[in-house]
Amino acid sequence: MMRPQIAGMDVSRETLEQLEQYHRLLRKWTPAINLVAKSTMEDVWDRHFVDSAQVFGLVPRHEALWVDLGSGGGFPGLVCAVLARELSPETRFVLVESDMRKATFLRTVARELALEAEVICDRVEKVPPLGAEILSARALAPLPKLLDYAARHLGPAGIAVFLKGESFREEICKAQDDWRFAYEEIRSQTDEAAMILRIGDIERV
Ligand SMILES: C[S@@+](CC[C@H](N)C(=O)[O-])C[C@H]1O[C@@H](n2cnc3c(N)ncnc32)[C@H](O)[C@@H]1O
Repeated sequence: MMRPQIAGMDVSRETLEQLEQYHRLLRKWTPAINLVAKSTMEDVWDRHFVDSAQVFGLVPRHEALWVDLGSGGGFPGLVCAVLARELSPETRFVLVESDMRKATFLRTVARELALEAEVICDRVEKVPPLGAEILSARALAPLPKLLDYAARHLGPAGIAVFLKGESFREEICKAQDDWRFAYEEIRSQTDEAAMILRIGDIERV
């Protein structure tokens, strides 16, 4: 029997069911809390779940601390935590989200799905350095600010993965005023104008 797929990755039926359970919780909570833009509710699966899942395929699978900044409804961090349960079980997740109601949602999903995910309800810039091996963020801040956050929370040799919209090239130019970094551009599978930036060797100029 064919295994289900998400973002080109084979997953078990159990993982797919977990993602569907998370999807149901998101739909249930969204009228009360703005977890995702209302305009994206019709297409939540592709716009949020598949978009997040593709990030999981771009980082090494091994024992690691993965920190997701400004997680909101859990994108991409919590979707990657669901995938990691099957595909990279030694990876631990920390989700940083300053909005108390969103943090409560994230904790609820993590508990109901029995995920290895801790939620810190605070501002990224106030949380003590986390020493992540993998850092992710989507729709949180322009790249120069994200590099500030990465300098604080990424450990040596860590990799940052940022999902960026069509302004990604200007953001890279602006960031190069203050930072030296190695980066790769990976075209998004869900939005042809978007780019995923995989960044390492971050140093302030
Ligand atoms: C535009 S939303 C994006 C949420 C999610 N990453 C996504 O792509 O759907 C930005 C989220 O970051 C949170 N946030 C903004 N600034 C933050 C900060 N300095 N520290 C922690 N969370 C922050 C907001 O509460 C919000 O949930």
